[in-house]
Amino acid sequence: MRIVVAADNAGVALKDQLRDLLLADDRVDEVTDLGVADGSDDKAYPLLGLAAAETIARGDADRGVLVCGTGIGMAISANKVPGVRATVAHDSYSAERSVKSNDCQVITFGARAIGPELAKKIVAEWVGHRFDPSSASASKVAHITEYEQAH
Ligand SMILES: O=C[C@H](O)[C@H](O)COP(=O)(O)O
Repeated sequence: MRIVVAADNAGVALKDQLRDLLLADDRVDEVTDLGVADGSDDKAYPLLGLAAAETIARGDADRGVLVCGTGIGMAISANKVPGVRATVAHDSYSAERSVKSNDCQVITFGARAIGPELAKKIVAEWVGHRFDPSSASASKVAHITEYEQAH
């Protein structure tokens, strides 16, 4: 699994912790960090979220972990990239269903809304979840893809 990570300056400290967790995870083959590098970089969250989602859309990463103040702006931004599905998920069940129900490639966190230990636990679980294309959820997700392709 290749994972792209990114955060704005509100999320950089949590992003760095999640990146380091992923780098130490044997299930993860590659981690690409798109920044920001530190809190002095005030690049706006959509620029980072869109760049991360485009990395996935062009096939250079399988999944993304994005962090901003709430996780909301990163999710909205990533969802603008065709083929990418993203959501904020601050609980274990939602994170699991984001993969198994919605085939989301991207999970987002709000560093101002969740503690680092809970975010790390959710990410560690999330890496282990897989979407089943033969499940009943697949035809539901297909409606989203069909809409994207028609518009
Ligand atoms: O969703 C947006 C993020 O929370 C961002 O980190 C902060 O955005 P703001 O400065 O517009 O509140």
